[in-house]
Amino acid sequence: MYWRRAALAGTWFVRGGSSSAGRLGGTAGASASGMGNSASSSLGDAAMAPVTQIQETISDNCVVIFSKTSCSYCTMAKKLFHDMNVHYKVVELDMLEYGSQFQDALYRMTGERTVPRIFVNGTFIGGATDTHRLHKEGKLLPLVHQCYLKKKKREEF
Ligand SMILES: N[C@@H](CCC(=O)N[C@@H](CS)C(=O)NCC(=O)O)C(=O)O
Ligand code: FES
Repeated sequence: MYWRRAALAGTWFVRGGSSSAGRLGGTAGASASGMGNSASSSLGDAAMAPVTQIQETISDNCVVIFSKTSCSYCTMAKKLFHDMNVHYKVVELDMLEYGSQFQDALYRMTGERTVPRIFVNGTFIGGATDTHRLHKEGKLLPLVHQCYLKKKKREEF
């Protein structure tokens, strides 16, 4: 039973993860993600559909990278944001018990089930190649900043 509601809101259950040792979250998750950025996440709830969990995660985080630990395209995408000093959230699908269901959900949402699948400011921007292109065109950082501004405005209320 891997999809129990976590004591802490915001946890994706990982492969074999029936206890805190098996979850991505906090410091352990951040180091597991490789680049020191955030890996804690939205609820891993059995009753909650993958699409809903993905939607929650992308609305809670300005940059979300659905990734696999074994994938160098994914590593390059993480490095791109890391080098821009942009905080990103990573979901390592190969570490999730139901990673393949999440890939199916991503397919329904984006038309591809490949990794990486990258969302900025709540919107799907593409895979690794698309994201690098956006960056080259100078369009990536503005999208991130739009999200920061939006968040800031929300906090003022
Ligand atoms: N042009 C795409 C290529 C994506 C791609 O081919 N990803 C491979 C891994 S590099 C993949 O997801 N394979 C299927 C899988 O891992 O489930 C991009 O830049 O993201
Ligand atoms: S680069 Fe080979 S799996 Fe992504």
